[in-house]
Parts: sequence; C-alpha cells; structure tokens
Amino acid sequence: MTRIYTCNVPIEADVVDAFCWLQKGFTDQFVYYDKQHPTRYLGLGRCIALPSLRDVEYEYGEGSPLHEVAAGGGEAPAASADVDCGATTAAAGEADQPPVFFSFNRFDATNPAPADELMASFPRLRFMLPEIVLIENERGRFLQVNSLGPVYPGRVERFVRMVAAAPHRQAVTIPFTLEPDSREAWGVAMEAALGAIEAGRVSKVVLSRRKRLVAEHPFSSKDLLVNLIDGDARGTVLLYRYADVFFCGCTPELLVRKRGDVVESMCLAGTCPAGATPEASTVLAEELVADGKNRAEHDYVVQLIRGVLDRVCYDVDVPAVPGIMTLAHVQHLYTPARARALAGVTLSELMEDLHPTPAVAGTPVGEAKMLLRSIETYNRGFYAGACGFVDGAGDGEFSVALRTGVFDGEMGYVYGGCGIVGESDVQAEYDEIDLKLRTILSAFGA
Ligand SMILES: C=C(O[C@H]1C=CC=C(C(=O)O)[C@@H]1O)C(=O)O
Repeated sequence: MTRIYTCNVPIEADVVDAFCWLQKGFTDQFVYYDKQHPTRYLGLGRCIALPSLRDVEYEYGEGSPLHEVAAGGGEAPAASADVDCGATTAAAGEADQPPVFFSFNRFDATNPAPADELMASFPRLRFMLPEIVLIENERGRFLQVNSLGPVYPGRVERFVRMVAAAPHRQAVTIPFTLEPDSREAWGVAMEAALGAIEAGRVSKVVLSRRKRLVAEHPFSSKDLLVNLIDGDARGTVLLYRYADVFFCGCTPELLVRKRGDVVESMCLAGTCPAGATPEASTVLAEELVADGKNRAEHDYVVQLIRGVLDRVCYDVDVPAVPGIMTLAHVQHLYTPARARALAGVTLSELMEDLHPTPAVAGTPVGEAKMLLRSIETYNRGFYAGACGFVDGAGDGEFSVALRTGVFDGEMGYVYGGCGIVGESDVQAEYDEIDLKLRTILSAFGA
C-alpha cells in the first residue's frame, strides 16, 4: 500500500504565470491545459510514479483549507502562515481536490521500431504524481503539494509565497527552419497504404509524417508552452518534460473524460482548411459535411467509439450526423459522444478500450496498427498516444496527442498525420499534413 499525503491551498495567481515562475529547477514537468474550459493541471517534480492506482491510500493534511471546508469548517482560510498540513488521516471530503496523476502513453507501446532519439529517452512510467500541481478547475484555483511523508507547513508556505510573487509571463519568438521530408518517401508510403486498402487488408489507415526542426538558438519548454497557451491554437495543451527533453503540443481531440459515472468522448476525423473569413469557413465546412470520402473516414471512428461505449456504458448518446470543429488552420468533422459508465468501469479501462481509435490508426484498428509498423519508418512515440491525468477519486481525462512534437536544445521533431481511404490523393494528403503541422509550429511564436 502506498500512502500519499496531499495538501491543497487556494491561490489567486494565474496558474500559467505561477507555473512559469516555479518551473526552473524542476526537470519533470507535466501539463494538461484545456484552453476552452477550466480543466487545467500543471505539475512540477515527481513525488512518485506508480504502475497502477489500485493500492494507494490518500491522506489530506488536517489543516488543508479544502479539508476544513469539507469537514464543515466554514470559509477556506487564505493561504498564510497558518497553513498546517499535518499527517492526521482524513477521509477525502466532497470538496477536497484529490492528488492529480499524469499519464503519457505511447501510440504503440510494443512497436519494436526505434523512436527518434529524443522520444526514446523518456522512461516507461504509467501514473506520475508531481510534487506540486497548480490547478484551475470548476472548484477554483489551488496549489497542491504531494508527498510520501507528512507535508510540513513551511514547505507549502514557501511555494504559496512564490506563487503570489509570480510576474506575468513573457512570450518569446523562436526563429526556426523545418527540414524538408522526402515527397518520394511519402509516395512510397501512400502506395503501400492504398495497396493494403485495395487488397482488403484495411479500409482505412492513418499515415503520418515526421519532420526535423532546427531553431536559431536553444529554446525551453516554457517558451513553447506560453506560445501554445497564449497563441491561436485551440484545444488542450499538453507538455511532458523529462530531464531536458520535452514533448508538447495542442490537440483538438478528446479521447475520454470521466467525472463520476459521466463519460464523454469525441469522434474527430475528416478535414478541410479553415477559411480566411468565418463565411469562407462555413462554405468549406458545408462541403466537408457533404463529402463522401471524409464522411467515410469519420464514420469508422464513430462506429468504434459507439461500439466501445455500448459495451462498457449505458445511456449512450452519439448523434447520427457530425458537426464541425473549426480550428485556426483546419476544420474537422466532429461527433461528440456521451454515456454513463457501468459500475466498476475505470477511466484507465475506458482509455485502453478506446485507444487507438480509427482517427489515428485506421480500420480495423489492430490490422491498421500492424500495417503502420511496416509502412512508417519510425516509431511514433507519444505522437497520437493517449495523454492526460487521473485524480485520486478516479476522475480525469485523456486527449489524443495530435499536433505535437518532441524537442531538446535547439532541435526537435514535429509529427502530423491523415486518414487514408481508397479515394485518397497522394498530394492532397501531403498538403493536409502541412496544414495540421502549423499548430505545433505556432509554438515558436509569430
Ligand atoms: C492524425 C491526425 O489527425 C486526425 C484527427 C483529425 C482529423 C484527421 C484526418 O482528417 O485525417 C485525423 O484522423 C493528426 O493531426 O496528426
């Protein structure tokens, strides 16, 4: 049994400013930051990494302001020298913010092909609990301190003081060049994919490209994080840093969210460009909804997600006709999915059942994964993997790590992919990936 001690303190500071101010010196960093809704968790340091959350016991500091609220202790006191995160065992009350574990999972964890040297340097760990988590959610903003021993007040107070003093973050523009990848290699990959479709081995396969990027000077994870959060990318910003290497991006694709027994997922596949004006975007979106090739690509995803939810949930609601998700550079066919989990079904089980969907692998999923191992000349690592967080109460969410890259010093690799079906055109798919890559490239500033 692992015992985890957690102390939560309300804060007023902007959580991104606080993260940028505190992050120096922490080589382990984790971010799951939904730009549209306050589901924002930014972790620093590593308290512990666990293979499963089954044998974990939680203790909340007696003086944790959230604990006092939960215990009927009235107003949460302002963070001050009174913070007392003693070791007294306390049951997690409704209002407590349970410890937040991050989980970054590879697209194909058993693929024997070598990943790029940066991606390969990450350890294979399942649930990682940071020492410090800055939280912004529907309950408010908090500083969470996690420890394997009682959290002593002085430690929390020091962090609270630092957070209160955090200056506003600064954006940095990082000039870079993107090395061209081979169009010939793309043609070969497309030929193999279309051949497998024609032979009936798969109906759809999602091929990707990897491009090497070199910047004029070394950049930090903080620089890219700030540009992704403050820039025009829509979706959820992800960051996982280990030592000096970091994986980050801004993905539009939710894989699964679980709060209590309420489950949400999303089918996202089928793409057209965003227009120069809202009116132009609407025209392109209407064409996308009416396009048979894109609807077929999308329907494979709907079928898989509905099938999984029908098996492990009830009250499954998946609309019959897709809507549109408009992003800065592209638009996607989008079908939301909602359901209620059967008793005993966990977020991790849902994540494993749903991932990878035909939006990132193909159809049938297993066959498409094997085909990708033979066509793609590299291992995707975390690109298109399931990345997210789960808290001590079992709530949390995972996104599909699209529009991402891995970086160290002044270089890195960016990844993008697209669904291939029988009617796909070699050139058009190549161009679609270039459009999708613009999201991760926006992390380098103007
Ligand atoms: C595989 C990617 O996008 C997926 C998600 C939305 C639309 C997609 C498409 O239209 O091909 C892809 O399935 C990627 O961005 O790397």
